[in-house]
Amino acid sequence: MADAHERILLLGGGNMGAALLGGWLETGLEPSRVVVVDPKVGDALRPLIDRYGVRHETNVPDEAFDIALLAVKPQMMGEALPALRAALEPESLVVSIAAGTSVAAIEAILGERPVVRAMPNTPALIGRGITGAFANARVEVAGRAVADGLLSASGPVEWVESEALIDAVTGVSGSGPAYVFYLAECLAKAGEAAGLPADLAMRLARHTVAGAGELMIRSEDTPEKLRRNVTSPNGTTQAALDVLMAADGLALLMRRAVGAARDRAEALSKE
Ligand SMILES: NC(=O)C1=CN([C@@H]2O[C@H](COP(=O)(O)OP(=O)(O)OC[C@H]3O[C@@H](n4cnc5c(N)ncnc54)[C@H](OP(=O)(O)O)[C@@H]3O)[C@@H](O)[C@H]2O)C=CC1
Ligand SMILES: O=C(O)[C@@H]1CCC=N1
Repeated sequence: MADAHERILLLGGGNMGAALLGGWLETGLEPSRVVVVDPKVGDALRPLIDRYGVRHETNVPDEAFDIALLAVKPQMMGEALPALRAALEPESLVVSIAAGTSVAAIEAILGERPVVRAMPNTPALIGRGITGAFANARVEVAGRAVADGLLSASGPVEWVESEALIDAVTGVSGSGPAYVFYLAECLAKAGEAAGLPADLAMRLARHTVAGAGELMIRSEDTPEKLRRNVTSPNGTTQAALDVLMAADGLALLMRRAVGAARDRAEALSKE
């Protein structure tokens, strides 16, 4: 990314916009290539402006950009996008990370153009995210490579060839960190119920979730194999898993949860 030259407009410098920007800057993107447009400088953006001197504007400047990365809430798209029209050339690339905002909805405002719909997640904040991405037919090989370079600053990028799959990606990895944090919350509460002091239960839960995640990434083994490694025959883990797996309880709950997130992404695209 360090030797690229495209000028980038980042629309929305909130949690995800700033997380992506932080990844670009840490991996060597020249700060003068980026302008962040956001009505305010929030807590996530402030340290990046202070450290790298990134330019911030409250409105889209009267300049041309090669790439616009859209990181505003889906509900803000209709209001925010028209201001971009004058800043984009017909061949400028638009990369949107908004959940449930279709390529068609973006093109309806910005005209037919190369558009990438991407779904990152919040571990991008520490360079440990994963992103699903879809490119419309107007994105050429070079444009896909540019988008891939920007998105991969925060972790691996998985390209899908059907736009509908981005809603499923949202259900698994976009929203997924929240499920894992909730699992840690539940584990800590269960530890308290089992007699542990609250702060100790929380430390045990946090480190268990983090350590298991790290082991899963570093190991060649599947999650199933790693689970079996913990599970002694007729031991304590088996007793707990018998509860979680009874009538496929957790598996069915997870399927419903991911389906609900995917359905909500689909519904957002119609609002
Ligand atoms: N959070 C997550 O885990 C993920 C989020 N996403 C997607 O990322 C997008 C951003 O989410 P997130 O970062 O969490 O949201 P935030 O609310 O943290 O960030 C959005 C930012 O855009 C600003 N904004 C509002 N209106 C405009 C405008 N007209 N022009 C420019 N900026 C504007 C907001 O300002 P103000 O607060 O003043 O309104 C805010 O700073 C969403 O579309 C979401 O679907 C994708 C993957 C994961
Ligand atoms: O909850 C949301 O709508 C956004 C999209 C994926 C994660 N957060």
